[in-house]
Amino acid sequence: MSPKGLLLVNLGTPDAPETGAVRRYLREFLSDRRVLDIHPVGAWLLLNAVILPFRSPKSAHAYRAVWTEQGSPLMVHSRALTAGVARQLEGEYVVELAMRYGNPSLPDAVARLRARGVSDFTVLPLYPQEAPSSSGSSLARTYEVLGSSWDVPNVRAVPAFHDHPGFLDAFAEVARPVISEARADYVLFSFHGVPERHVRKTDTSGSHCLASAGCCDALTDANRHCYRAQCYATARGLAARLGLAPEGWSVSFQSRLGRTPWVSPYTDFVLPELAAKGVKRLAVMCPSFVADCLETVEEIGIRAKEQFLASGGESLTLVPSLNGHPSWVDTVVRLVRESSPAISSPAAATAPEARAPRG
Ligand SMILES: C=CC1=C(C)c2cc3[nH]c(cc4nc(cc5[nH]c(cc1n2)c(C)c5CCC(=O)O)C(CCC(=O)O)=C4C)c(C)c3C=C
Ligand SMILES: [Fe+2]
Ligand SMILES: [Fe+2]
Repeated sequence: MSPKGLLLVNLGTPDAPETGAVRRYLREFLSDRRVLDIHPVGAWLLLNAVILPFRSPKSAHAYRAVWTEQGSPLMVHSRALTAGVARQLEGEYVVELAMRYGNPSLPDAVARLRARGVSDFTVLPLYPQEAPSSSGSSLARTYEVLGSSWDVPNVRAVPAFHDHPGFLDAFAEVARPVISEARADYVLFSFHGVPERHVRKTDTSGSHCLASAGCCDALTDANRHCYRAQCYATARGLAARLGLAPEGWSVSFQSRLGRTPWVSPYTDFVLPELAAKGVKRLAVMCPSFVADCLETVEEIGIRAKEQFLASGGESLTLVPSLNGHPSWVDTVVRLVRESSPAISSPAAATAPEARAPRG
């Protein structure tokens, strides 16, 4: 029997912390119509005349602050996760890491799996909450790559795991000792933001998302696929596991790009508000990222910390992400197995009507 293939897909990162490499990465990333969803001519002009010339050197400088001897944090942690998952799934799945942008590219990862005889694919976008610009784009590109061959394989997608107990338990396990050691008096859950228009575009009810202050307070049929509502669901699940009092935590959104409104409240607005309210020792969790990356280590661990201290706070502790933590590896294995239940016996593999006693 040919082996099953598992593709773990993350966002991607530049090959080097240098302006040229960052420019190449940003060009591919921001040319994605699910990321920059404006008129193609406007997008081309904005990208080439404004974003690439100004942002590439600035971002390269930021990447240099977090780059390790093994490479970009996102890559290092994604590889550690992949190795752990591959070890546990040996004999069941062949596992490859793919990046939506940059390397290892999706077409290359798919080609490696194909070369091993894989014709049954499972794809797991490494984003807890679903957004068109993250998991949506990863899935669309995977389908495009797999669908471009003559013999189109079976493909199964692991759904977003924003409220999966394994994900929440693993993140709480990582956070508990860090929050305790930091003697934090408040926990901020800072998620990657998205433009408000993206949330409205995915509003299947047509009238729920961002229509009222409390529209993300519970997951309902109307907002089940709303990125912001899924972020709040994650935060509630973590706050409950960490035993946080209602006045001891809140949610914010980071990493805005451009001038259009993004989902709020914004992390860089919330930080001085918390300091003004008397929060002294702040812990920040970033549960839209399963691997530490530029947006956690630099944006929160360096810049947000400076901002909070300058606003009167005493300390800001970044809670590390799941990275290659054993409980997270176990959860990914569980997510994969749950998406494709094993057939345990020939009887279970038989259709129920075929098994019905003959009369
Ligand atoms: C958590 C999921 C992510 C969503 C949703 C997302 C949307 C989104 N991002 C940008 C613009 C940028 N993001 C950048 C970095 C970055 N973004 C994510 C994840 C999500 N993005 C990650 C994991 C990273 C870190 C990558 C790394 O190498 O460590 C960047 C590049 C860095 C920079 O210049 O600041 C940009 C640009 C948009 C516009 C968007 C939704 C429309
Ligand atoms: Fe919503
Ligand atoms: Fe991003």
